[in-house]
Amino acid sequence: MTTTNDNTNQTYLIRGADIVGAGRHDMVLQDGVITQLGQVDAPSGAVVVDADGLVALPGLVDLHTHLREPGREDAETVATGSAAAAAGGFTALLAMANTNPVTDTAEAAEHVYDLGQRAGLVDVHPVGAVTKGLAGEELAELGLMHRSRAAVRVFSDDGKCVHDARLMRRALEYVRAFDGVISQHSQDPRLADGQACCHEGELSGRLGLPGWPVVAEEVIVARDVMLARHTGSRVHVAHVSTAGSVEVIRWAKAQGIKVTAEVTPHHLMLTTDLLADYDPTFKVNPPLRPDKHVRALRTALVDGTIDAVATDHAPHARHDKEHAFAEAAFGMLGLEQALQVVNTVSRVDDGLDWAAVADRTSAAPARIAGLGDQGRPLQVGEPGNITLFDPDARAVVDAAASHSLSRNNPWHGHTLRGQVVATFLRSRATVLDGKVIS
Ligand SMILES: NC(=O)N[C@@H](CC(=O)O)C(=O)O
Ligand SMILES: [Zn+2]
Ligand SMILES: [Zn+2]
Repeated sequence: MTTTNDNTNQTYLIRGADIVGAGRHDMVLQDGVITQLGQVDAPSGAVVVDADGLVALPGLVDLHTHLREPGREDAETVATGSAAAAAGGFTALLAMANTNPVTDTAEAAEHVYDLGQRAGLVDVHPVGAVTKGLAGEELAELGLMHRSRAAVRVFSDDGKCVHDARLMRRALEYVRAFDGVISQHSQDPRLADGQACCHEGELSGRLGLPGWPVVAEEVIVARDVMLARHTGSRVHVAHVSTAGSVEVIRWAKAQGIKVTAEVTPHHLMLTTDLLADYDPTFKVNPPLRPDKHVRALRTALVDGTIDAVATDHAPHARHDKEHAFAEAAFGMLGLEQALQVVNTVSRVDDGLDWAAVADRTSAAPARIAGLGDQGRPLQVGEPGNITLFDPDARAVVDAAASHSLSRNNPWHGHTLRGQVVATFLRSRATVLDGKVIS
C-alpha cells in the first residue's frame, strides 16, 4: 500500500487546545514547526482545527512496537503498523528486531528504516538485535547498525532474553561509546521454561496451565542493573510486569545506576484472572499478573520509577493466535488504545497529570531512544509533532476497526476513556477527525 500525503505544505491553525505545559492557546503549524502560540488570526490558506475541549500533547513515542515486516506481512507491515501508530497519536516508534530475517545488520536496519520513510506516517526507528539471529551466542554488528543510515541506538533481542551475562556485559560496554542502550526482555530461560504460558500462581494451578514465576523476571532485572553499574552503560527494562522488578529498579535508580524502564498499557490495566476462559487473546509475554503487581506498576509510573509507557504492540495472524491456550502465540495489540488506557487508568487513580502523561508517553521515551526532535515541549520553533486528544470521549473498542492487519486486541468490547482526534508529524496531519490521512 502506498501512502500519499499531499498536505505537506499545508498550514494549520489549531484553535483553543489545552496545550500541555503552556495553557489554553491557539497554535499555528507550518513548515514542520510550531510557528505561533497565543491568540492568533488565521494565516491565509490555513486549515482551522477546532480544538475546544481537546488536550494537545507532544506526539507519542513508542519504545516497543513489533512490525512484522520483513517476514510476516500477513500479521503487520510497516505501513499498516504505522497507520495504527498514527491513529493512536504516535509520531515515532521503535520497531523490534524479531522479524524474519532478524534486524541484525546495517542493511536490515536500513531496509526497515526506508519502509518507514515510505509509509510516511510516523518516524520508524529500527531496533537492532543484540545477538546474531537472536540466537544469544554472538554479538550482532552493533557498531555498523549504529553508523548506518538508520542510526540505531536501541538494541534488543526482545522475544528472547540476553541471558548470557558475559554477552550482556559486552553488549553494554560496546554501546556505551555512542550512548546506546540495551533494552532487555527480562526472563530467565531456566526459571521460565518453554512450556510456561501464564503467571505462576493460584490461578495457573487451578487452570492446569504451566506458569512462570515473577522471580524469572526479577533475577534478570537485578543482574542487569548490576552489569549497568559495572559498565557505566545504559540498560532499559522492557515490559516490566512485577512488583519485585519495580523495587529493584527503584533501588538501582537511587544508586545512580543508568537504568530506565517501561510498562505496557495491558500490564497497567489487565489482570491474570482474564485467563479463566482460556482466551488466547490474553496470552502475552510477560504474562498478565495479579492486581497487586498492577497496582505497583501504576504507582511506579506515577512516581517515575518506570520512565515510559511502551505498547509492546504484538500483532499475530488468526492462524497463530486462535489455538488452544497452550499453543497460541504470545502477544497483543496496543498502539491504537495506548493513550486511552493511560487516560482511563490515570482518571481512576488520579495520579498522573497531563504533564506526567506527556513525559511518560513522549519526552521520556524520546530521551531513552535518543530521538532529538521527538518528545519536545510544545513551544514556538519546536517540531510540529502533536497529538490532539479528547479526554472525555468514551469509545467502545472494536477490533475490526483497527488499522492493524491483526485482530488480537485485548480491549475489544471495552469502553475506554478518550479518543485521539488528530496527529501531526512535523506539522503535517497524519490523522484528522480521527481518520488516518493516506
Ligand atoms: N510480547 C509478546 O508476547 N510477544 C512479542 C515478543 C515479546 O515482546 O517478548 C512478539 O513478538 O510477539
Ligand atoms: Zn519481550
Ligand atoms: Zn516485545
